[in-house]
This record gives sequence, C-alpha cells and structure tokens, in this order.
Amino acid sequence: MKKCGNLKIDTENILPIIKQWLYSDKEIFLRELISNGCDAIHKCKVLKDHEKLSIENSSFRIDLTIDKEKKTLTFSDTGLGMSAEEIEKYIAQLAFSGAKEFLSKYKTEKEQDQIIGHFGLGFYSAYMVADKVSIDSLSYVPEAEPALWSCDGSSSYELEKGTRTSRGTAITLHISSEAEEFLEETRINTLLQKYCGFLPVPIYLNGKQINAKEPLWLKNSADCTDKEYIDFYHQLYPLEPDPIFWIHLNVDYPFNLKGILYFPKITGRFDWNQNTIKLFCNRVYVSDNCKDVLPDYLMILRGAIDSPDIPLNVSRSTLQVDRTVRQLSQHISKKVSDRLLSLYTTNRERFIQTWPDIEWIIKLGILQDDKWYERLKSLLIWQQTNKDWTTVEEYIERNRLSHENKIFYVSQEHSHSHILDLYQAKGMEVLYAPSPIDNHLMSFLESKLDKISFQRIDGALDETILDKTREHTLLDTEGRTEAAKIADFIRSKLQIEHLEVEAKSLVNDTVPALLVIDEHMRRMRETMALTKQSFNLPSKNTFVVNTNNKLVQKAYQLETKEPELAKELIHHIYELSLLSQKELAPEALSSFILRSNRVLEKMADFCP
Ligand SMILES: Nc1ncnc2c1ncn2[C@@H]1O[C@H](COP(=O)(O)OP(=O)(O)OP(=O)(O)O)[C@@H](O)[C@H]1O
Repeated sequence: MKKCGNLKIDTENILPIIKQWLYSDKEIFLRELISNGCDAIHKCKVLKDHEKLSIENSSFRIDLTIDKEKKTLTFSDTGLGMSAEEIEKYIAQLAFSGAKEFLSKYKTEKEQDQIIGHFGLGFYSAYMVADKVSIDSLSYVPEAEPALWSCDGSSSYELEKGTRTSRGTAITLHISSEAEEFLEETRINTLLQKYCGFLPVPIYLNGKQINAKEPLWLKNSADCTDKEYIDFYHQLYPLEPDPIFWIHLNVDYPFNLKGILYFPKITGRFDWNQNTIKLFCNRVYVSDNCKDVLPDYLMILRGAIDSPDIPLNVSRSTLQVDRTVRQLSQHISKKVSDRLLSLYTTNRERFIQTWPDIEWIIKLGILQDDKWYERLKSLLIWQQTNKDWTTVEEYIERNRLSHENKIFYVSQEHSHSHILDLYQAKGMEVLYAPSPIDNHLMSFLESKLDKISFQRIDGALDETILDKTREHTLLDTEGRTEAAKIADFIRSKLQIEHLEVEAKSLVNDTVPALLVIDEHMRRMRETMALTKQSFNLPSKNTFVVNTNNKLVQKAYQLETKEPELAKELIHHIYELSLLSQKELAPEALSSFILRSNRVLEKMADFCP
C-alpha cells in the first residue's frame, strides 16, 4: 500500500528543543531580539523609499529597559510593528520568517543584504531566559489596532487588544529565576557592546545610547586616516599595542564582503588556535570563530569581517563550509599577500623592521599554501651574520663562485661562534635561521629549488674552512700521516662509542676543535623534539680537532710525560666544543665543572 503524508510537528516538544539545542549560548537571545528590531526598522526605511510611509529617520531607535522589581527586560523598537493577524502569522507560526515574505515584495539587491533574519526561529530564543514573553505591537498601517500577544512557553498563547499608541513593537521578557543575571545593567551593557556595537540603529539601555559609532569597515578606505584605523583597532582590542599595518577589504563580486584585517604586534608567545577576528553578518556580531573563512596561517591576524554571504547555520554561531567560504578564504589570502608584496617593493626598510611580526605568517603560508608560496617567494628574506638582509636567490648569485648552490646558516646568534670564526676568517656569508619553523622551511625550499642545499655551519666539514697548505701529509715509517696519528691519539683518549674522530688543518689556529653534526639527522631530531615524539634517533657526529691549534699539539706532546693530564685535556676540549654547540647534556655539566677545576689546578702547578 502506498501512502503520502505531511510530517507533523508536535508543538509541545519544539520549544524545549529550541531552548536546549538550537543556540550555543543563552546570551544569544539578545542578539536575536535586537536583530528583529533592526529588521523592523529597516523595513520601515524600505517602505519609506517606496513611498508607502512618511516618517522622520531620526525617530528610529531601539530601547532596552530593565525592571528589576517586575523582573522584566523589554525591547521596544520604532519599526513597522505587527497587527494581530501578523503576530499570528509570523510569531505563532514557527519557522516562518516575515523577512523572506517582505523581501519578495520589495526586492532589490541592496535591501536583501541588510535584512538579518531569515530562518523564522530567532524570536523563540527568548524562552532560553524567560518564563513568559509578551508582544505589544502597533502596525504602521493607518487605523491599525494595537495587539497584545503573550505566551508562557507552552504551545498555547493569548492574543488581545494591546495598549501601544505609537508605531512599533515592545517585547517583554519575564526573566526566569535561573537567568537573573540578565537583569543586571552591566551584563546587558557588555552584551550589547559585543553583539550590537555596530548596528545601524541607535540602541539605548535604560536611556543611555550604546552604539554611537559607524563601523570603520563601511567607510571608503581612501577616506580613512591612520588614526581612525588605529582607534578602531583599540575599540576592538582595548588592551593591545598598536597594530603594525592593516588591509581594508571591500568586495562586491562574486560575494559581498567588507572588513579590516590588522597585523598585530607580536608580544611573547602567540596562539595560532586563538580566534581573534570578529565575524559580523550585516553589522551584527556573529562569532569569533573565523576558522575556514581564513586559511590557518592567517589566524594570527586581528580585525573584523562583515559579510551577508557567509553561510551561517540557524543559530548563526557556526558556518557551513561551502564554495563561497573557500572563495572568501582565497580572496583574503590574495589580498594579504598583495599588501605584503607592496610593502616589500615600496618600502623594504619598513618591511625588514616589521619582519619579526610577519615572518611567521609568511613562512607558515609558504609551507601550507602553494599559491601563497608562488606569490611571496621573492620576499622571503634572511638576516646574515653581518646584519645585512638577503633572499636565497641573491645569496646564491653572490656566492656562485665560492660555494655554488650551498647556503650556510647558524641557528642562533650566540652559539657556534667558534665555528663562525672559521667561516668569517674566509669572508663567507652565513645566514641566521633562528625560528623553529626554519628547519621545515629549508627542507621545503630544497625540494622546490633545483639543487640548492642549506647547511648549518656545523652540518659538515666544508672544504672552504680547511687550510690545505698546512696539512700534515708526510708519511712516517709505518705509512701514517701526522694527522692520522693525532686522530688515533684523540680516539684512544676519548673512547666514545659511535663518535668519529678526525684531525684537520683548519683556517683559524685559535679553534681547538669542533663537532660536526650530520645535517639530515639533526633536522630530523629537532623536528621530532618539536612534535614531542620520543623516538631516540642515533646521532652521527664527528669530532674534528685542529692540527694547527696549540692546545691540541700540547696535549699530543704531553702523552709521553703526563698521559693522565693529556686525557683530561682532550676530554675537556671535546666537552668545550659540545658546550659551545649547545650539545652538552645537562647531566654532564657537573662532571665538566669538576674536570675544569682539576685541569686548572694542574695548570697552576706549572706556574712558579
Ligand atoms: N520586533 C519586531 N517587529 C516586527 N516584526 C517582528 C519583530 N520581531 C519579529 N517579527 C516578525 O516575526 C518574524 C519571525 O521572527 P524570528 O525572529 O522568529 O525569525 P526571523 O527574524 O525571521 O529569522 P531568524 O530565525 O533568522 O532570526 C520576523 O521575520 C518578523 O516578520
């Protein structure tokens, strides 16, 4: 048997569902009721434009009044009002939005953009905080009768002749005992600032106006001064230092979007998961959750985005990710990259100054988004140890003859100084790569750019820091060079498993030794540490002693007369190189200090 039917809703059950599940936060009732008042006023303006109504714009306002004794909160607007029939049609019929009906009658693109409601449910959010709600309304239609509707949250309501004498609607919430916080003026004031601070209609709380300012994003960027941008930033984030620069967004096609994005000054650590951009829909604050509207690497930006085209769910607090959202995200990414490029090309000095605040965005974007990489690869700059700034391409070009396609770097300014001395002795350029993301970035660039490789200055023993003219190449009777014998001697004194030992002629005599840490293994180890993986990678280190260094030569000569002291010295030289390369384990520090004292005592013995 085949049967067709219509789904039925049991009205007894629908209100509890709205109360408990539809809205994430109780406070949202405020946004919903004010939005309704705004819509009602906007509709009046449309009727006025269509010459159906003659009134002064100055009469438009929404008033909130708290009556603590009666435990009521009243929203009164001077909008178009409702007749008894309209209340039955729009309010008593759930999920029927008068907004849609109105728009189909008076439809123009402009008006569509400005009406907030469209689901036909928002009014019922009042029952999250109220036991009973009444509506006293007078329609704009000449000779209309006021209507008074009230409902205690059950499925029945009362409708009678109202008392209102002026056009508009007053909605009174009899606040429930669990929601008495909403009878506090300060609480309501804070919520009004948050949700309604930028609404186009004046809103008053107990007679005081809340929202005096037009949102700056609506103004033409050519008419905004720096001061206005900075003041607006402080209005959104009162405790933050001044932003470094900003981008004014204004798109009409293929979607409608306005907003201002700020690059914040980075102070201390920042949280990429923190939602800091405020999302608005027709000037109503919707959420701090801009995830998906912005790519991850831009989550650190601040500011406001206002778009009627962001597809919100019924509760208006989360978005549905669809094609528009993805387009929006790509558009914003393009705008931000254009801004960075223009700063780099027009004012490289300022770009460099702001680098500490923007480098994370640029680098993370390069790793996460190929289009971003293509657009911004030319402005990825690195500071050199001589304090100049360079791009990889410029570096490669300058050093083509001395070390083709190889880029030398150090991770930190104050570590590796003994090795840096060797490079500087040969006038070689070394970059700083201090941030934790640089490891990934260098591996990424190696995969993108043909043949280039990054090498930390202790990542391999580069030919350029060897002095071949002073190499000990003479063979003894057993066919061994002096350097090989020194290496054997060091190995026998250290006796450290898996540690390679070499003796080389280095360009700078004052450096006794250095530790060569395999570049590839070290990067893997650091990545694992960053991602908190505990797998213990074997290290692949080579201890290189300098055959031109006096201390190394002395220790070698001491072997016959004072073998114990020679051993102490070699261990000491080894641990000093670990220390200067930040490789000395914390638990080895106390034995290092004890040995230092013993060695110094011995030295003192030699003094007269
Ligand atoms: N203050 C008001 N003045 C005039 N009409 C109102 C007022 N409040 C509500 N209405 C009418 O009741 C309808 C239903 O309101 P409700 O808040 O439930 O849904 P909505 O605003 O249409 O959509 P949404 O659920 O997206 O907010 C509105 O579309 C409007 O026609």
